[in-house]
Amino acid sequence: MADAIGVPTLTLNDGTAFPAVGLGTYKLNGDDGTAAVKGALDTGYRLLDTALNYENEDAVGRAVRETDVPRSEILVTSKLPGRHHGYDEALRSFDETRANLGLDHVDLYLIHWPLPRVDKYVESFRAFKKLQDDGLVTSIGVSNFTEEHLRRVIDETGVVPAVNQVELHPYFPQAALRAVHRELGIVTESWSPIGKQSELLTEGVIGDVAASHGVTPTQVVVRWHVQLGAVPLPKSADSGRQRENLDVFGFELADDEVSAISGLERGRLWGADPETHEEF
Ligand SMILES: NC(=O)C1=CN([C@@H]2O[C@H](COP(=O)(O)OP(=O)(O)OC[C@H]3O[C@@H](n4cnc5c(N)ncnc54)[C@H](OP(=O)(O)O)[C@@H]3O)[C@@H](O)[C@H]2O)C=CC1
Ligand SMILES: O=C(O)C(=O)[C@@H](O)[C@H](O)C(=O)CO
Repeated sequence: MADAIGVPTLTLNDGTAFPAVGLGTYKLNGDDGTAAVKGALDTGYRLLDTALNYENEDAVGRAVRETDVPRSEILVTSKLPGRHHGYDEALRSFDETRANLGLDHVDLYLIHWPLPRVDKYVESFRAFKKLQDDGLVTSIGVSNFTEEHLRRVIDETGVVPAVNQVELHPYFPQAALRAVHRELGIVTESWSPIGKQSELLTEGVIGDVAASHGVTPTQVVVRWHVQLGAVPLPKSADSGRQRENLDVFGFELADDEVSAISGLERGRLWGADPETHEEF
């Protein structure tokens, strides 16, 4: 078996060492999903991203329990679904997540979407603080939050989320929100980081940069996230592509290459606006 790739870490605002690249697991379900996640752990992935709504917490948890990689080296993320917003509801939903995973604790727990029209994300985050105080969750954060949602959570709970996981790729670089994260001490995670089967990977500028570094277009895009200071979560079911996506620590993009890739900006890929997205 090829050597595992060593992944550098960032530090979250609660002191947690956090891998610079993680594995997206949406659609990695059942036995095949478990095998794919175990393969990813063998390759060197240490940060896993699942959610109750992916219906694969069981598959991900089984991989974590069965792998030879020590539990203490793995960070498991899961997310609270929209239908479970609210203080008591969030605590119950977390119990379901922990049972699905078959793990004692979760490393990072996120509110999946803010659902501002439901207006229960603040009380949900208060429940997250209790879970953290009880030692059941190491780090607490959010996903798909805007600046307004972030500032309200911080004002009303006194707790700064460790992470905000948002749509981020060269078509949607999110410069303004990343600046807010830097100001507040929140780590940015990137979902759909390689553009989820869009034409992103065939863009000429990305191909040119890849050729000049002798790497693949996907590696250029993953490396672009790393150099922005964002943590990408590329999903792949395939062990070769998992390795390709993680093997980005042996080259560096020049500043003008980072800027040229950010110049592909055109907006969200799938139109899911956090102000209106109704996640169940
Ligand atoms: N918080 C949120 O609201 C959201 C969170 N997410 C999280 O982010 C993760 C990643 O986002 P996702 O939407 O899956 O999209 P990605 O940008 O990670 O793209 C995944 C797609 O790219 C393919 N792929 C992976 N590696 C390569 C490669 N090297 N070359 C060519 N194709 C490749 C995969 O196919 P294959 O598997 O066959 O390799 C799959 O079709 C999710 O899995 C989930 O964990 C996603 C959406 C929303
Ligand atoms: O996290 C994902 O992968 C999603 O697709 C989310 O957008 C989430 O599952 C959802 O919004 C479902 O409606």
